[in-house]
Amino acid sequence: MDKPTSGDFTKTAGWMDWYTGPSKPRFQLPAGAVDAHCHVFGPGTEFPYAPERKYTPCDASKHQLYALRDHLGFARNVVVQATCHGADNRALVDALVNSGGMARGVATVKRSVTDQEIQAMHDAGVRGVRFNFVKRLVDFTPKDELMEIAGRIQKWGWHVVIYFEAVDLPELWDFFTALPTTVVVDHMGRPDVSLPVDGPQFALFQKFMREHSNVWSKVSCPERLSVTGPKALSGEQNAYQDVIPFAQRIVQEFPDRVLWGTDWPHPNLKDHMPDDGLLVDFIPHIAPTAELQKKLLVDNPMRLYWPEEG
Ligand SMILES: O=C(O)c1cc(C(=O)O)oc(=O)c1
Repeated sequence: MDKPTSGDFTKTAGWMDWYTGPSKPRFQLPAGAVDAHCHVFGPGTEFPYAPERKYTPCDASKHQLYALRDHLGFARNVVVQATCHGADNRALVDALVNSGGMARGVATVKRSVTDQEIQAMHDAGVRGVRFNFVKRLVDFTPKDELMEIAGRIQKWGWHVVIYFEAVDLPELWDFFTALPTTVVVDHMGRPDVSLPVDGPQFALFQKFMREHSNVWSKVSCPERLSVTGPKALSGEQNAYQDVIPFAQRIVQEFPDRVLWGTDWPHPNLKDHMPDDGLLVDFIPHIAPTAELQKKLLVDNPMRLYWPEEG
């Protein structure tokens, strides 16, 4: 693969670039597998980063994303608007319309978005909006504004993707459970995996999914959640052991409402940048049977993002 660039922008101090030369996964993905959480960054010279961004990344173009898709053995992508692009969805839309129909997307919009703009994004392949509650990534948006957006996008059959920290779930509960659409949680709601999997924090997340059949979860980002590793580097086939019980629990209890994605190009990692091939090798640890793997990687993302093919 190419090397990451950064154009005219200066990357945030300590920024970790995505991993070049990922290994070929040993785990053979099922035919038609979808990488249901990944991003494009810029390139900044073509699609400038948003003035209100909280970080400046290296570039990560659609060409580089689709090269990774082919290398790892995925068939399709769901590209999620990254916060460094704010509510300017041009880089996302450009990636979608240049995917030959093999990518769909999740946008970020403001209350001022028009129906025509929503329709144009829909035509490009957008199927959801992302609401972000992680304080280091975004400024606060009032909940009534988000609820209004959720109400409007229903007309297009879109869903809402939510990103939050586990400690904030109690405070966000009433808002999340009032959302009228399918709701997809990014990265399992970021559990603290140093706490017991049977403890109150993760129990609340399971209750959230159990009591609300419209709630789905991405069982992604072990590299972000892991405290003790080992890291997905240097051929490690047993990476992120501490995350496995959490992700496996969700896959087993809610096999029809889970998604998986690489999270490439892995914004804001501080410790190490994983080898994406080894991240794919993590999947059978959390979805141990062929049946669970097919639901996680093919059936569920296809039902949510390409329902017309079902
Ligand atoms: O934890 C993060 O830093 C992070 C950031 C973003 C984004 O900036 O959009 O997306 C993610 O999925 C994860």
